[in-house]
This record gives sequence, C-alpha cells and structure tokens, in this order.
Amino acid sequence: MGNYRIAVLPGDGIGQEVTAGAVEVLKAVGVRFGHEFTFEYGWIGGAAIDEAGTPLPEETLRLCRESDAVLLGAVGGPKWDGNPPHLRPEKGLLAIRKQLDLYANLRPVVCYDCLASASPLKPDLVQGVDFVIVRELTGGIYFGQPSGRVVENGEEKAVDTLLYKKEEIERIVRMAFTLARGRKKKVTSVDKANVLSSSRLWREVAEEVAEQFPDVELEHMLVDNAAMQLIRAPKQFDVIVTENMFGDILSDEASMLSGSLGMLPSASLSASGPSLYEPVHGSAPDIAGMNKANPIAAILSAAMMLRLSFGLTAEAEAVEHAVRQALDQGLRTADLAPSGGRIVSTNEMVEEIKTAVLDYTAIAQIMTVYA
Ligand SMILES: NC(=O)C1=CN([C@@H]2O[C@H](COP(=O)(O)OP(=O)(O)OC[C@H]3O[C@@H](n4cnc5c(N)ncnc54)[C@H](O)[C@@H]3O)[C@@H](O)[C@H]2O)C=CC1
Ligand SMILES: CC(C)CC(=O)C(=O)O
Ligand SMILES: [Mg+2]
Repeated sequence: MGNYRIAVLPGDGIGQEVTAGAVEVLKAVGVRFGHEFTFEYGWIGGAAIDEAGTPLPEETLRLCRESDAVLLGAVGGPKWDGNPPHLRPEKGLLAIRKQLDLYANLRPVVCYDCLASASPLKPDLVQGVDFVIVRELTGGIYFGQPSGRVVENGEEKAVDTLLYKKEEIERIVRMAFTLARGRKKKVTSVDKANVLSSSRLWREVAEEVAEQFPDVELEHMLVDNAAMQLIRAPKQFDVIVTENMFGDILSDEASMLSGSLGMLPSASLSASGPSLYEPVHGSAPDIAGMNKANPIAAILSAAMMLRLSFGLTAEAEAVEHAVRQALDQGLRTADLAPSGGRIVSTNEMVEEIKTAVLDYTAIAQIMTVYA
C-alpha cells in the first residue's frame, strides 16, 4: 500500500480547527485502507508572520515542494488587518499559489438532498445542483502589476492591474473542457467582455479551445448575469470557467446553493509540482476557536486530494460516503441548522465521519446508492 507525504498548512482562525479534522479523517483512511500518510506542518498567513516575520516562509515553500500534496486551512484575521501590504496573511496565500503554479482551482458545488432546506433558496431550486467552478488562480487582478498606492501631484491614488496572457487563459479553459467531457458536456465561460479587454481576449481564446472539443457545448455569460442565473436557475450549469476574481466571488455566492460556505471544498492543481487542497472559506474570525466551524469543506478537500493527487478513488469515495452518512443521520454544525437535525461541534462531526470511514465497506455504499 502507498506512502504519501502531505504538507499541512493550517494557517489562521478556523483553518486550524478544520485542517485538524481533515487530518483525523485522512488518518482513518490510512488505517482502513492500509496507507501510510506522513503529515508535516508548516506556517502560512498570520501564524507565519507571528512566527517567522513573513506570510510565506522559505521553509514552508520547501516543505510543500518536497511533499506529494498540500492541505491548507485558511489565512487572515483582524489581528493582521492593519499590517502593511507585504505583511498581510493573504499575501502568503497568493504567493504559495504563484510559487507552486497552482493555476487551476476546481470548486465543486453540490447540494446534498438532506441539506436542500439549509439553503436560503427554495429546496426544489437547489435539490440536484451539481456543477464545478473552474477558477483561474494565478493571474488576473490579484497578481497584475502595477499594484499599490501612490501620491501624484498631492493626490492619493490606488491601482490594481487586470492582466491575462493568452496561454494563461488557454490552459484553464482547456482544463474546463476536459472536465466537462467527463460530465454533462457543457462549459459556461463567464467574463465581462462588454467592458474589459482581458475578457474579450478570454472569450476569443475560449472559442479557439472549443474547436478542439466539438462534443462539448460552449456558452458565454457576462458575470453580472451569471451572478443572477446562479440564484434564478442554478441547475443550468455544468462547468463554469472564469478568471480569478470573478471565480472568487461567484463561488462564495454559489456556496449558498449547498447550504453553507462550510460545505465547499477545492483543489488547486499545479502545472508543475504538488497540488494544494483547501476549503473555499476563509479563517472565519467570528467563530474561530469555538469548536463550531463546519469541517466538511476541509474534509471533502482531503477527499479531492486522495482522488486527484494520489489516484485513490475508493478511498475518496469512502470519505465522501462518510460525510453523506453523517449528514443523512441528521448531524449538523451550526451553519447548517436551518435544515433541522442535531447541532454538533466541529469535533463531534469529525468523530462521526472518522468512524464512518473506519467502518466503510463498498457494500454500505452500494446499499445507500441503490436503496
Ligand atoms: N482561502 C483563504 O484563506 C481565505 C481567507 N479569507 C480571509 O479570512 C478572513 C475572514 O474573511 P471573511 O470575509 O469573514 O470570510 P470567511 O469565509 O472567513 O467567513 C464568512 C462567513 O462564513 C462563515 N464561515 C466560513 N467558513 C465556515 C465554516 N467552515 N463553518 C461555518 N461557518 C463558516 C463565517 O463564520 C463568516 O460568518 C479575512 O482575513 C479574509 O481575508 C477569506 C477568504 C478565503
Ligand atoms: C486571498 C483571497 C483571494 C482568498 C480567497 O478569497 C479565495 O481564494 O477564495
Ligand atoms: Mg474567496
């Protein structure tokens, strides 16, 4: 059975709680399936600023490069909000994405039947929602130069630059089409081509890539309309591909279709080295340290790691099955309270999922699917 080195970067706030939960579940996978997972910890974000004076220490980067995959929690918090730009926790996250070439951020949005009433939308609108947001992660306005504040002729200004190279667009759009080929064969490319030059290039490149995938339908949608369509008729989507900032914003919006931001996992795939897995949510300072955070986004991110980085499909299915079982049995962290059930802590949810992984049999899953 396999040996896998996993770099764990808990970061800040609930990042620490939810990664601890995901590690527990991975340990259970190791026991149940006979794998050896080695967990090595590194600093990132505010914790790294406090510890090493920088949001992404060299040591952390080295650890990640020497690992088979990276599990990350979240960064940021009010403690560092007043810091100068180079000492913001979020800089550490952006830097690791760039340094590890994590260009493709896959964010699956699924509404579990038992959580349809956790969504603020009508249950019949969200039941059956199942699409993936493919977000470009290493380009666009979060990285373009110049960026910063200037004083010109006594006037204070701030600038950010939205820049995309053709090849950056090509590779992410190709990823979306490849993904759609194994799904419902529809790509919605979201842009702002009525205003932005970068979006006009994006649209042209999407058309070019589409020619190589004649079996997949391509539609273009302006981002403002996309924000509305996600609420009006979310089941129209299969694969949404979009640039960095639009993907960031639309995925938080889309999380409400699944009931909570605490339900959305993600995989940040590298072009050249280990990939990174992280929940879509942030460090949630409002609930940090309270044992209230929903660990499922982090746990499902670990499942994505098993499937995409290690090729451990049965193991990934075991984790996903365990999550579904815990929810079907009525366990709910506080964020999922509107769907009824029994409110449990982060640790209780982790414990239940861990136990279900240890007890997992393929037969159990077949019974659930075909019952
Ligand atoms: N990937 C990352 O590390 C990200 C970091 N951030 C940082 O996190 C800090 C807080 O940002 P916010 O805008 O408040 O976004 P956030 O995602 O941390 O929280 C937004 C809301 O969702 C809730 N929430 C988030 N995750 C949850 C979970 N697992 N279970 C239950 N409830 C959950 C929070 O309690 C909060 O009310 C900021 O410093 C921000 O820069 C924000 C987004 C992503
Ligand atoms: C630093 C931010 C870009 C993090 C974030 O909001 C995200 O990746 O979803
Ligand atoms: Mg975000």
